[in-house]
Amino acid sequence: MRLIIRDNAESASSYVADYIVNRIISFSPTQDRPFVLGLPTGSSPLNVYKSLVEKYKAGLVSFEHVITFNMDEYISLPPTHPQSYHAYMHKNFFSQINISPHNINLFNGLAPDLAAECSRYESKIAAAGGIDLFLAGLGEDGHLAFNEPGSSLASRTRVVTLAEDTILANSRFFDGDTNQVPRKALTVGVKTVMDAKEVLMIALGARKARALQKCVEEGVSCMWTGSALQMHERAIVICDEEAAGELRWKTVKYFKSIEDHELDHDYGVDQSIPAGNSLGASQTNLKTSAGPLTPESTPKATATHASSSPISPLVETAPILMKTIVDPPQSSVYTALEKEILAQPVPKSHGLLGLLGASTYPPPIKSSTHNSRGRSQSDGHASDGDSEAESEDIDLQPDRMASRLSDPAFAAEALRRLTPNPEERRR
Ligand SMILES: O=P(O)(O)OC[C@H]1O[C@](O)(CO)[C@@H](O)[C@@H]1O
Repeated sequence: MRLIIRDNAESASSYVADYIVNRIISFSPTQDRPFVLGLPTGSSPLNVYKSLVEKYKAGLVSFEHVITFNMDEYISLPPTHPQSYHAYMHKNFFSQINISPHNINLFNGLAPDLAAECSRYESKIAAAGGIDLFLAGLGEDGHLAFNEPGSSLASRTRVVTLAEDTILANSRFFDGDTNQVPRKALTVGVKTVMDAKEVLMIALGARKARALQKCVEEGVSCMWTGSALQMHERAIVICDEEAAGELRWKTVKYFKSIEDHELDHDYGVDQSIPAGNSLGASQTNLKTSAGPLTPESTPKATATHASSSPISPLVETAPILMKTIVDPPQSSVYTALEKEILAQPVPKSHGLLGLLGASTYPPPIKSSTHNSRGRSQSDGHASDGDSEAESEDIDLQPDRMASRLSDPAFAAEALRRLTPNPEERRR
């Protein structure tokens, strides 16, 4: 699974739209070989649809040979109801692009035989050759489509009862009245989504932070069905900084580091996936091969990192103990490259570091140490009681991941923190 973090909802949405357009273009769909796209509703994909419509109107993409399958629909709402997913999709997307009505697939929430409607849907997906790319949102309770906590990870298309959390969250679309929100829905199953050749999941805003943390950093669980994507060979989660707010620093740092183009070049491994706001830029980076996206599942990447890097990006140990650096950038603790990075101006608040409170995160520690580069340190800051930090000499050094971060300001922020030298501590 890859995690793409963007500064805000707009750039995250733009990334997703670029990605979808690139996939359609590189697939070169025809009538006999259409591109099959799975789609969500809700607030998260709104800007994605807006951007896709703009790209269509600019002549950058055609949906003529694209077949769509929506992931869910309320039971009992007529398609004409403004909050039905039928109405949502036509208003925000289908009515503004050149998709054939025959290629649009939505659940019939009024079907007299709902079980038959579910079988029909699964059969139609299969008849279309399966879903090439499934775009999904993430519920506040971690749901993937309407697969609420407790849904089997092997579930397929079926009738579900919405969880109270979802009813509450979605009541914002029903004048804030939970009584108006349908209690039941039709949804593709977790396994239906997992069967797609590729899955993108977009999570925006602080409301999604807890669910995103559970789905990305904790175990695969039916209680957070979005976590199933950890088991997908080609899954990308795209979020904004607010949604990333509950992630660990080392998680953020690791996934940001993968995006460093220099890293890709250094190791001769293309880890890049479409990025950037312009279609041109995305096309340059487009990875069209069917291989896995993750470095973990790319033997060559793993082996090369391990053999030629002083520190494997795959073994990014958490910077458990850190200390805000007090030395001037010209201090001898820095390498030439680090000094170059530090020479760059650093904005007061930059991206996630700003969000996390760069000057206070992680909390300063109390230490009086002497490091292997011959520099005594004593900062006098109080710690919250990390006895190890206080009782032993710690070799602190600039964060070694810093020089791998492509964004100079981000790298400089990282460099300004000292982290323990793991080799030194093992002696
Ligand atoms: O984007 P929202 O409105 O927070 O909803 C989250 C997700 O829940 C659903 O409404 C239910 O599947 C999705 O369509 C959506 O992506």
